[in-house]
Order: sequence, then structure tokens, then C-alpha cells
Amino acid sequence: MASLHLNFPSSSTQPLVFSPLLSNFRTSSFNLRLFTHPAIPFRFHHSNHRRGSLHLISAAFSAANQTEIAGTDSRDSEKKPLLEVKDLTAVIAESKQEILKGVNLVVHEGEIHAVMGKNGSGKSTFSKVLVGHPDYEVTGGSVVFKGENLLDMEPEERSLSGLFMSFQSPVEIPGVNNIDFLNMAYNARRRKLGLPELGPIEFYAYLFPKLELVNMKSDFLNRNVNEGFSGGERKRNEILQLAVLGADMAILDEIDSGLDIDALKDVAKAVNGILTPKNSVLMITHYLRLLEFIQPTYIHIMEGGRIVKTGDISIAKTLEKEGYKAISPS
Ligand SMILES: Nc1ncnc2c1ncn2[C@@H]1O[C@H](COP(=O)(O)OP(=O)(O)OP(=O)(O)O)[C@@H](O)[C@H]1O
Repeated sequence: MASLHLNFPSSSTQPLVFSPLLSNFRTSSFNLRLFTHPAIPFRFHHSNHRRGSLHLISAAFSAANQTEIAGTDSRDSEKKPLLEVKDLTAVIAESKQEILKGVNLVVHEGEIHAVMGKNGSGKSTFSKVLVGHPDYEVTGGSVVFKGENLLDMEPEERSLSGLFMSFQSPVEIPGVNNIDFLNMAYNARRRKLGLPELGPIEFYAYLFPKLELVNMKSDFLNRNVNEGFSGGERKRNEILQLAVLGADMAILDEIDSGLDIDALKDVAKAVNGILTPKNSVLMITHYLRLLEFIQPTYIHIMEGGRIVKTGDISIAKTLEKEGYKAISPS
């Protein structure tokens, strides 16, 4: 198994997060296995000193009403379910405070689902629980991904089985440049698939159209991952990773936050460009504007750790005009 040993400065004020995709991982525990990108499993050793080390051990990617299961209707009977979440409950690992209080959701191949909801309703927690974030403990319910019990899988297995997550706040990886990072991750995926690795020149030929897809300048390839990137540039970089690595299911947490209107269009175009009838997107957003560019099959409203309503784009239009009071009594 390929292993890359990296040194990086650590900061006492910032949470240490070593995946562009896994933010807000508080890494005070030692030797924590982090799986940044569902595609990119890392082993992390942190000594709480000014320097830490990161071992990239492998990277791969094969990569309503609450009583009803949201996202299911008669039209879905012929479509293959990709993700089936039933009565999912989860608590914060440290405090045992319950955040998810029975989430039900079915996502079929080729569908785009948007999750909306007031601040603090549990949207990000839901997505982090899906990728196996160690801050949370699942206390009940089930999650089946591509026919397999997702909750039985380690975070890296989830990534290997094709789950990708773009976190709300993409993190920096000091000392690792973007193109090397992407190349390593992509090659790991190829190894997993039994394909020969691509050398730097071949990889660049593969990467170049993806850069165009996200309308990103090649200068960003030689910079360290997300280091000094603006908020919008980080989001664009996340989508570049998704475009390079691919996913059966991409979870995009507020991918529109911090984007100017041109960047929003570029990101939406890139997401639309990677959609196939076989993969799906679960996106968390507060705004209609994203949904006008990436048109969802369903919109779900989360409240108090549950999906309390499911519908089409009209829900988002109502929200935009009237706010949450129009669809929720509380
Ligand atoms: N690790 C944690 N420690 C303490 N509280 C947490 C933790 N994770 C989530 N919470 C709390 O759980 C609730 C749900 O948080 P979550 O981030 O899932 O909300 P959200 O719907 O994504 O909100 P927003 O729209 O503001 O991003 C919030 O009250 C939050 O403070």
C-alpha cells in the first residue's frame, strides 16, 4: 500500500483537519484515522507539538412526512436505490446530546436531493454521520448504501464504496500541493480498480479538462491544498476533486456559500457535468439560487433532527418568499 509521509505545521487555534473534504475534525486524539475525502483515507498522527505528521496510507474511490420515507413515490419503483436511511438517530459522541432524531430518506440512482432547514436543524450532522465522522455516534436506525450496511463500514470503506463529501469549510493541507494530492488520490483509485497508475504527464492530460470544467486556473495546481485560497476558491477546488475522483454519491454541504455569481454558475455547471443516470447528489443549501442551477429531484426540509417535509422546487420558492414560517409551525 502506498504511503506518503508529510510534515506540516500545526496550529493550536485551528482545528486540525487534513482533508480538503473533512473539515471540523477535531484531532486532539492521536493516531486517528481520517478519511478526508471519501476518496482519500488518511492516517493521522498528531503529537500536539508544533509539527505533526500525516500518512496518506491509501486513497481510493470506486468511489413528506416523517412517517413516510422521504424521496419515495410510485415512480421510484423501477429505479435502483443508492442510499436508504431509515429512522436514523445520532448523538454527539462527547456529550451524548441527541441531534438526529429519526431521519428517513431514500436516494435513487440519478437523483438530486436537496436538504434545507433552519440553522442548527441537523443538516451538517446528518451528512457527517453518513461519512462516519467520529464526533457523532449512531444510536439507532439503519443506512444502506449500494445494498450494504454503511454503518458497519469504517469511514475509509465508505469512501472506497463511492461516497464523497464536500464539507462546509474545506480545510488546508499545508505542504501538499494540489496537483500531487489529486494525482496520488486518483492513482490510488486506479490501483483499487486494478488499473495502472498515471504518471504526472498523463495525469495532467486527464486533469486539464476537469480544470476547464470548473473554470479553474492551472496556477492553483501548484499551490498547497487550499492554503491561502479564498472561500470561493476552496469550494471550486472541492468540485475539482469531485470531478477528478468521481463518486457514486456526492454529498455537498453548502457548496454555494461564499461563491460569487460566476463561481456559483461554474460550480453548478461542474456538478451537472459529472452527473450520470447512475450517480446522485445530496446537497445541503439555504438558497434557491443554487437549486435553479442544479435542479433537484426532491427538496427535503429538516427540522429538529428529522426530515419533516419533502417536495419539489416549489418548497424552495415558498421559503425564499416567506421564510420557514410558511412551511413549519415552529
Ligand atoms: N460536535 C458538536 N458539538 C456540539 N454541538 C454540536 C456538534 N455538532 C452539532 N452540534 C449541534 O447540533 C445542532 C445541529 O448542528 P448542524 O451543524 O447539524 O446544523 P445545520 O442544520 O447544518 O446548521 P447550519 O444551517 O447553521 O449549517 C446545532 O445546535 C449544533 O450546535
